[in-house]
Amino acid sequence: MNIIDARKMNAEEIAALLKKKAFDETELSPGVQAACDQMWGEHLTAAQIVDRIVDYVRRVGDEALLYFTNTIDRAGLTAETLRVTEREFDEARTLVDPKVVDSLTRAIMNVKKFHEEQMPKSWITNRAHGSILGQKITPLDSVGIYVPGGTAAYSSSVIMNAVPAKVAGVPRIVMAAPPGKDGKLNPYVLVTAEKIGITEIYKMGGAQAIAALAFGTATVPKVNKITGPGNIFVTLAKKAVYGHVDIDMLAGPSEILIVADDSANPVYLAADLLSQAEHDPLASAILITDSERIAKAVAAEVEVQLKELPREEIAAASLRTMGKIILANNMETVVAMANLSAPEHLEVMTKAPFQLMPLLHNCGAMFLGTDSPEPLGDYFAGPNHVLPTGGTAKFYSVLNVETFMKKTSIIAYTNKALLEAADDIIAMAEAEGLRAHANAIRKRQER
Ligand SMILES: NC(=O)c1ccc[n+]([C@@H]2O[C@H](COP(=O)([O-])OP(=O)(O)OC[C@H]3O[C@@H](n4cnc5c(N)ncnc54)[C@H](O)[C@@H]3O)[C@@H](O)[C@H]2O)c1
Ligand SMILES: N[C@H](CO)Cc1c[nH]c[nH+]1
Ligand SMILES: [Zn+2]
Repeated sequence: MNIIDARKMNAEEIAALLKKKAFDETELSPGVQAACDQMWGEHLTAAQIVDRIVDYVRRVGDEALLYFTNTIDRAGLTAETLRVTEREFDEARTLVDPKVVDSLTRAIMNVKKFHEEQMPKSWITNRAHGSILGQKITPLDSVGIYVPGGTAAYSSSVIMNAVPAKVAGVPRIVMAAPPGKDGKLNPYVLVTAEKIGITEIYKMGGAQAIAALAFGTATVPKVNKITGPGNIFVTLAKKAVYGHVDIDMLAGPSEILIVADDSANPVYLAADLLSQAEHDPLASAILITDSERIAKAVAAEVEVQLKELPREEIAAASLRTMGKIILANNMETVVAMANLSAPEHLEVMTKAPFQLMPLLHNCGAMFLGTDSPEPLGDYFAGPNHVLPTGGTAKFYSVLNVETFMKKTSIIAYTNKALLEAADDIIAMAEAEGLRAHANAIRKRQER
């Protein structure tokens, strides 16, 4: 990783250094772009590819869904084999290591406990003259949860989507995950889903899966909301279908930004940067520090650890295009840069991380101190790992139980209370030129 010396940069140069491309301007990695050029017979951007996929699935339904499932993922599926069967669950149970299932079970418990604590409450309150106001909380009727898995099968993302949806009380939870070339799903993904009580699962991935859930096909039901993380194709598809359905957020290729001072351990910092770089060639790993010694040590250590990774190629591609080690003048500038970048994950690896915590406000999740490495949150601690990326942590929140619920206002006035408010309402309605609104009140005044 190259070290960028930002100590003499002005504010404009720093902003340019940390600027993220909008999702629809994202350039694919050269290998993926070449595959796309071949598939479409012309050069298209990721956004154009997704628009075509979404539009075709919307118009044609199953046939289009199966076309993309069988050309992009080469899964060899039919409308009859798209949904996971009881037999596939049976087979999955025989293929998993019970020790891993025990770990998954403990993670489910931690995630459940954390999300139960988030549960909002319906409430009512008394107002003057016997009136009642309140807020009723209801789970959504149906949600589609997307579990990524093109290059890795994320059983942890089953937990992070499905557990909060269950805690919220959603009656119909439909899951989508991309199939392998054998037309099957990873057994850990299936066993985890079954443990949480998710059994309606469709073997479909990418933009075609999101479109199928958004518009419905003969085989796949239309849902009210789609949640879950994914690569650039999944994320752009969620953006494209928003409005036809709700979505949780834009949870695209993973990001880590570490702020560190001279007290941090370079071996840990390198390991943590690589933990996210290995997700995707478009994943981003950034270190910002005021210590030249740390910057140099991490740059060297990353090269050592990179070579030991089975996913070295993906991590190297990510570091090449999105990786940065930035040297800043002082910790104040480091903090300002972190807020400007608004990363998905922010690690604070400093002597006194809690002193910086109140100053850091733009990130999906914050990891404080040496023993809170990012993968602790990915798998186990309890908070959710579905998080906003691409700078959208400036306005989106982490996935949580309220993602799966909606709020309805309750208004129950008595006649006395209404008469007291009547003149104000009529005055406001008349000022807007809405006589019928005013009349709805007047008729009751005349009673
Ligand atoms: N932000 C978060 O909360 C979060 C959490 C977990 C994972 N992630 C991210 O999820 C992603 C997982 O990516 P993945 O690729 O392994 O799985 P994925 O399920 O997101 O994507 C796989 C699908 O991409 C589609 N696809 C692949 N190449 C294509 C092409 N050339 N043209 C059209 N469609 C194509 C295919 O349909 C395939 O099914 C990573 O980017 C990871 O960083 C993000
Ligand atoms: N780091 C990812 C969120 O960006 C979540 C994940 C799943 N598995 C491993 N990591
Ligand atoms: Zn991760």
